Amino acid sequence: MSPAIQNTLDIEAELQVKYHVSIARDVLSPDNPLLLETVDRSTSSGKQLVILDAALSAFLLDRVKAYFAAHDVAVEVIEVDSGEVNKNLDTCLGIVDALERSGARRQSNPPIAIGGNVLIDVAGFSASIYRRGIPWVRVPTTLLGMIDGSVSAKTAVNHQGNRNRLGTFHPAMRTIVDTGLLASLPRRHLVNGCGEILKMAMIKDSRLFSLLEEHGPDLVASHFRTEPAEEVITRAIDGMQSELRQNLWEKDLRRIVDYGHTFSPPIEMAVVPELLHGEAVAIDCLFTALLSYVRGWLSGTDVQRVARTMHRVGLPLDHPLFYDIDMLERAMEEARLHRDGSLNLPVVQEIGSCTFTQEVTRDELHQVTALLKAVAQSAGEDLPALALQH
Ligand SMILES: NC(=O)c1ccc[n+]([C@@H]2O[C@H](COP(=O)([O-])OP(=O)(O)OC[C@H]3O[C@@H](n4cnc5c(N)ncnc54)[C@H](O)[C@@H]3O)[C@@H](O)[C@H]2O)c1
Ligand SMILES: O=C(CO)[C@@H](O)[C@H](O)[C@H](O)[C@H](O)COP(=O)(O)O
Ligand SMILES: [Co+2]
Repeated sequence: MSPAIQNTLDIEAELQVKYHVSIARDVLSPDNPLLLETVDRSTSSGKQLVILDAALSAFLLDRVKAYFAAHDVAVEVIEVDSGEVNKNLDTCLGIVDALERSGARRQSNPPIAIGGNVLIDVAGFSASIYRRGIPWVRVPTTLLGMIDGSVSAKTAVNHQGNRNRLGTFHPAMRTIVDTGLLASLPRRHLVNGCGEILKMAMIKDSRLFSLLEEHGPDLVASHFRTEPAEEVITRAIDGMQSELRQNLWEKDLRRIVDYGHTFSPPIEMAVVPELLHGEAVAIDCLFTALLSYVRGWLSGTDVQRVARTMHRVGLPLDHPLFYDIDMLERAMEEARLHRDGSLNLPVVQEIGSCTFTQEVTRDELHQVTALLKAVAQSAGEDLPALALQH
């Protein structure tokens, strides 16, 4: 011990969490006890707070009120504007003020967030900083929120144009996934959720990829009411939870679920809300698949499968900023910083498995952007033979 130090106390504590994700039907039917189970009726605390995505007011406000009225639970519903442009500290502090008004307790009567994953991320962030963290419940209402955010421990808001720059690890104590809520979700957001399903399929589930490849358009058209919707959603959730549970606090920054999230974040934020998160992730997935092809790993046939699936589902195959080499290099530097100095770029070597690379040269970026142009122009259907030759 250096002479300057007189004494050192080592204090260590594990942050143990246990949270529950239920897949259920008709979560707002008074006969469904799941939401009611989160209400602690023993406390004399004030009203049950529901944080509702304002876009859902027309669809769900009366149903939420009727649910709690049927069980004699006094409820306060606050409607919060969501969408990426509202994923900020102001929205967070508005929710914090509502927590204060409703007398939110530190260990009981958790607030219930119902909405898209922007609302869920902001509500979770608010719950994590209010009184240094209170329990909360989430009911995601978008496909992306159901198959990705539902098992996540992460909350966040955007800050100064940086995606998720402020955030915490604070999972909801209970998540209820009710795919019936997708009935009112606009088509573009159903497609957007397929971007994160594509990510999961490419990195660790070749069957999930085949299901999306074969049934994706029909699943989107039916709002995921036709088969194999249940298998697709269950596999996507299971893939994400199996990755997260082994590294929930991200001590290891080599994370295959970062696939599709290296080039896309600054691009997504540079044009928000033009490009939705899942759309940006999907383009990044294709971009990185082309890098793998350039390196002789992924076959041209598999790249074509990815592009064709994206096109058929309705996902964009490119965006002008994915051709901006300087932007792409800046994105990699930001990712390297976010990952404590290592790029840790996940690269799919065959559909369903993934490794990491630590460097991408400017020349490779030029090769990939040239191929992306060819792939995007042919819409993934009949790629020019010269484009993909192995
Ligand atoms: N915490 C995590 O681990 C995690 C994981 C993935 C993505 N994210 C974040 O999720 C966000 C994207 O979430 P999103 O794709 O759900 O977008 P979103 O929250 O913006 O919702 C999409 C739009 O649809 C509306 N909407 C939501 N559900 C609806 C429904 N059932 N019917 C009709 N309209 C509905 C919303 O009001 C919004 O206008 C991004 O900010 C991304 O960073 C977080
Ligand atoms: O977008 C998210 C989480 O925000 C997930 O889809 C994604 O797979 C992973 O969590 C990535 O690690 C990106 O997360 P983030 O740290 O950039 O928010
Ligand atoms: Co994501």
